[in-house]
Amino acid sequence: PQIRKMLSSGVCTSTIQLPGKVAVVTGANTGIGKETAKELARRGARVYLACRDVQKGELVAREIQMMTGNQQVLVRKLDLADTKSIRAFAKRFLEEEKHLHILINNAGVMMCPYSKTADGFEMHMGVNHLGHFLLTHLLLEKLEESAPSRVVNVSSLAHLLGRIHFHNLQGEKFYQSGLAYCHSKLANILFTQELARRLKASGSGITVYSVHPGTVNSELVRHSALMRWIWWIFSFFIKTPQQGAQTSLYCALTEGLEVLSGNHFSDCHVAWVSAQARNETVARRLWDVSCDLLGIPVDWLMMAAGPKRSLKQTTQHTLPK
Ligand SMILES: NC(=O)C1=CN([C@@H]2O[C@H](COP(=O)(O)OP(=O)(O)OC[C@H]3O[C@@H](n4cnc5c(N)ncnc54)[C@H](OP(=O)(O)O)[C@@H]3O)[C@@H](O)[C@H]2O)C=CC1
Ligand SMILES: CC1=C(/C=C/C(C)=C/C=C/C(C)=C/C=O)C(C)(C)CCC1
Repeated sequence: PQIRKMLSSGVCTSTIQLPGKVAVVTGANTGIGKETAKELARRGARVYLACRDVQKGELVAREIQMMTGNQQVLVRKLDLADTKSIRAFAKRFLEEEKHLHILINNAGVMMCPYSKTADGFEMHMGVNHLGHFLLTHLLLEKLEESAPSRVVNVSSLAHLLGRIHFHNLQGEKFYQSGLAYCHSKLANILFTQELARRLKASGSGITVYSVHPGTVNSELVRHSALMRWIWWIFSFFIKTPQQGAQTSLYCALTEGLEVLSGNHFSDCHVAWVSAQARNETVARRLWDVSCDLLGIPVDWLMMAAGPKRSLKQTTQHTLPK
């Protein structure tokens, strides 16, 4: 019990309720994403489960509706391994929703055999980083209009082993599935920091956080027999998905966290990140390269909401009760 307690600490103690608020959670049909979505729904938000398998999503939406009594749990198709699907998701969302207060970039793949997304990106970099980069870009204007609003990027302690090899971003020269995951999780943190810097400079009311959820008993290990075995052996000690959702919820809900925009969190506390993850030059270059790969302008953040921002009050950032 002591070891379990040690590995499972961190609870989101915010009591904030979310009536009238809108949230999107990617990869919400299972694991950490499902529990994150459930808690947001319990607090009264309208929650979009952005899932690549709509059938799985619908089953979970019904389960969450029954458990929380909140009928505003909606499923929308989002395959992060296909930029067409990401654009279609965003188009529909922008048409049907006036607001977006919370975006949880949670979906992820780990240790898949070498494969590419529909657009030719290496799968880990494509889904975990570039997919969420594009999604955030497409939804930014809505986040801006709904400010104060927040983006949470679910990364990992695994970023420690990550490196951004600009000459081999698509794993074509060399590839190791475990390291490919680590690289993509490092990219999540660098994206968070660069986005936070740009949002701050533009006076936006959007803040952004990266998260290590802990070691969590989920389907993430599905591609590795060894990891499935380790997870099975230690299943009693590692976090449940509900415990794994706490730090994402903490970053999405805790009042007064705006000053910590750009920081990395673990167990509901600011956490240390590796030297690579603090390298501003790499973060800036990754931003530019990501824009280039996705065919979007490097200054998209300024273009999305810049002219309107001067008319808005940008001092009060706390999520209103
Ligand atoms: N579990 C752990 O110990 C840790 C997890 N994390 C991070 O937490 C996040 C959540 O993972 P976790 O809940 O554990 O893992 P799961 O495998 O249980 O959940 C991952 C989710 O991502 C979805 N997903 C995968 N590929 C795509 C895609 N192409 N498009 C849209 N959705 C996709 C999955 O959908 P589907 O069910 O259809 O495959 C699923 O809903 C990930 O970012 C992971 O890197 C970080 C550190 C540790
Ligand atoms: C050795 C060992 C463990 C293994 C931890 C591992 C292998 C963690 C991997 C985490 C990953 C892959 C995170 C994903 O982002 C446990 C289970 C904590 C129990 C204590 C001993």
